[in-house]
Amino acid sequence: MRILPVLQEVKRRRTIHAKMMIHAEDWDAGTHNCTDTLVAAGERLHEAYLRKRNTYEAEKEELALIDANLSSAVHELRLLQILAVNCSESYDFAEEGMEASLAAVAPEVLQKAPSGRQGFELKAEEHLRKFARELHGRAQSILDDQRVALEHAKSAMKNASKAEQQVDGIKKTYEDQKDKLNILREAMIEAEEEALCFDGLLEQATELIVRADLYRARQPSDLAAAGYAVSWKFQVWSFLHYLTATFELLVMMLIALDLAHAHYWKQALEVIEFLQGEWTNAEDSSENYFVMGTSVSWYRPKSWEDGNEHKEPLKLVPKSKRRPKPPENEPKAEGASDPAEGTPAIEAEASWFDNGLQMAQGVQGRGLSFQTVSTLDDRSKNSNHAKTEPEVPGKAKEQVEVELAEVAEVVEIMCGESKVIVDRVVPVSFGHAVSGWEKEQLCRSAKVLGHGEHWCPDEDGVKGSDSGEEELVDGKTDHKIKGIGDFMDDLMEGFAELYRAPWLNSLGREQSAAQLRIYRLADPKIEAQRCGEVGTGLRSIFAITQVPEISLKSFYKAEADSNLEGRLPVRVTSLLCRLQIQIVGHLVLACSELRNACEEVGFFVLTDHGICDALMESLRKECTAFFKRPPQSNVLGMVSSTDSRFLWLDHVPCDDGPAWSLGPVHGRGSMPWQLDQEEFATVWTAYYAEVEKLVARLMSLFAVAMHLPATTFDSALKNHRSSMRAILYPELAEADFEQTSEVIRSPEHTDWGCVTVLLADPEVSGLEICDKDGGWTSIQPQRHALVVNLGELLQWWTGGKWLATPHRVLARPDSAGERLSCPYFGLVNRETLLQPLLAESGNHEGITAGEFLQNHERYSDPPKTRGQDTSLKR
Ligand SMILES: O=C(O)CCC(=O)C(=O)O
Ligand SMILES: [Fe+2]
Repeated sequence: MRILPVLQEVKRRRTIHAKMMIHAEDWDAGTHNCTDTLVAAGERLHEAYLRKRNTYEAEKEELALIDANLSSAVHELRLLQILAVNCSESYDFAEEGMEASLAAVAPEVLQKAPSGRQGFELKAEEHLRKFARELHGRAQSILDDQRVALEHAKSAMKNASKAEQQVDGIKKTYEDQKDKLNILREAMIEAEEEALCFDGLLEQATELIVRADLYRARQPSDLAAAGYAVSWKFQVWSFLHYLTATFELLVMMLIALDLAHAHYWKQALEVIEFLQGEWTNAEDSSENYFVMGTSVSWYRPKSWEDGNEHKEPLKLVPKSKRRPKPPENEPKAEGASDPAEGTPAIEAEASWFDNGLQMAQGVQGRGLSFQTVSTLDDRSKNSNHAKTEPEVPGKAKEQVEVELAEVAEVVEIMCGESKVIVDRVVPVSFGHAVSGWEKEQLCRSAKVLGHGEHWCPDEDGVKGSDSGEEELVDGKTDHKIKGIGDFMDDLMEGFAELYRAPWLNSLGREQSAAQLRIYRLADPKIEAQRCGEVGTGLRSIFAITQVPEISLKSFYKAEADSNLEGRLPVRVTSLLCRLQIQIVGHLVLACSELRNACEEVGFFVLTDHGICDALMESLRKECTAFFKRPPQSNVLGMVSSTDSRFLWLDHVPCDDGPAWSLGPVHGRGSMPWQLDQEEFATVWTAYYAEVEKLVARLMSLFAVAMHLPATTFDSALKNHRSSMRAILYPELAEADFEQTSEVIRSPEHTDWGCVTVLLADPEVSGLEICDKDGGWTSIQPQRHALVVNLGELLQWWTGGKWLATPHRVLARPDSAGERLSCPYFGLVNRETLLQPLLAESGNHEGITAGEFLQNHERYSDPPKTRGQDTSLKR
């Protein structure tokens, strides 16, 4: 065995053993330490336990003591409470004055009571204090809460007033928007109405055009055949048809007469020549033969410029109704004498004339019911029947009466109960020539028409219509004609209506003027009874008793009908188009009314002028507000210290922007003004533009009324500097009327320019115009109307024929309120040469408008009684 390893092993083990010993000693020491610590801890705990226990015991004792005290206290309290109650009761009892029983019952109680009561009172006091403290605390917290709430309320109020301001702002915007909306809405309604009206007119126009085409499409041969070849029935139809055809001629003739009456011979001739384009002179009848023609006799009086050349009356027969003369050997009425050829023609005619009747009735139904018949039988020269004496212009009057007898007879028979006489004496005559043959024919027709007799053609239906031997066969009912009598009656009514129309009335203006009489008989046998003599009734219209009122409704209607887009027809272009005839009628109406007003009065009230109400109201509102704004009210102060009783704002459009001025300053004159509100300027310029348009229209109507081309004033109106003014007449005080019953707000004056369009105050009157006798007529305010008057420039231009009438503004106690008016002073440009407009206005100096205005005093004809303040002249 080897020893080393064993030794080594022993050594190793000894080492391990030694190490383990060291560990064992360490361990031992550690264990000792631990035990010591534990023991020490145990001792400390024990001590603590003992201490606690002592305390606990002590406390337990104390608690028991407290407990005992508590229960004795509670007990005592209860006793006290009972005592207190008793005491209180006893006390109350005693207090109620039962001293005797108290003395008897409760000496003991009384003895105890003070102490019991005192204890009770102390407790009660303590309770009360506590309660009071609680209350105080609660009150304090409520107060605090309220303070907070107050702060909240304050800030809420601040927000509310802010919101209120905002709401006010929104409300104002809303009101403004509402106004604008209303303007728009009204404009829309107007536009809609116009559109509706236009639709209606369009429909009517289309219908009329269709009818006109139908009318034009007919062949002359058809017409002639009607006379010769067809039965009497067709002749009656053809007669009715001519009534409608003649209407157009009549209207044209009346237009010509109107012109001629006003001594516009040239223009009248133009119309006549135009008529001649469509109607040929009957004297030149070599190639005419015609059974039931239509003619009009036209006399030219000696006073006509070219009267010598045309001494003979013109008899006009429609060209379209002429037909070529048949070959010598041919029968005159081929249709009539040849039934084989005539039958299809008759059928064609029958349907055509049925259309004709419908057309006549259609026209009647729409109120275009004025018709006349005038017949001329050229053929009657060749026939054996009597012919009307040829008319001699030299003895126009008697001649006309002869003619009238004829006409009256014809018409009387035609209408059964009515008789119409038309006569025109001077300067032209308008009558009817009726041949004997025709009279006979018409009498026959009329018997049938007027008395509703049954009538039917001869067996062959074509028998000799040119021989005058037709028969009425009573009792035959297969061709009854009913209702025609009524129709004819209506025609006559329409006829009468035509002659009542105001534009025709103007024909009777002068002493020697044409007269128009309408007779209607209750019974054909009774003497003619005059039911109205337009000529006399008329004259009263022209003395100024009130300012004429003129509506532009018919003018706008004519404009819309004709699609003229603001332009008037310079001359009539087609005779046969009924639509145009209507337009001309409307224009003649508008123009003759205007002419009368301008020649006789110089003022008129214009309605249906085309400016929308909402815009007029906006202008009134804005102007009133303008005068109320602060800077102006200072100036208003200046007014009351001067002679002028009004304040104005003037506006003239200039190339470099509009010029505004405010006056009067220091009594008169004006000063440049800066406009302060965009809204105001917008409304003002919108209204200005509308009146500008209206004035252009009025001027073109004036031109037509002067028998000049409608475009006469177009170039004069370019670059005009018409001004517009808002005038405020402040309210007058009672003291102003102490010495006088009327206060002059604006003295008598005439306007300077061409035409003034005034938007007057709708509620406060005051504007008065001077009539020819020097009296004053007041113009009553009308909310929707405008007042138009002429200025001196136009008076000069027309050689004094059209009047610039003096006017003024007065206040009386019942019209002393604040008054606002806005005149537009329409002018032409300064370069316009004022050469005589009217033929009879004489040779006055040709000056320019600028010169006229500059040297105005020289040219104007001062009114008789002029106010002192000439600066008011405009
Ligand atoms: O205020 C009015 O009614 C008339 C005013 C006037 O005639 C004018 O300013 O020329
Ligand atoms: Fe005036």
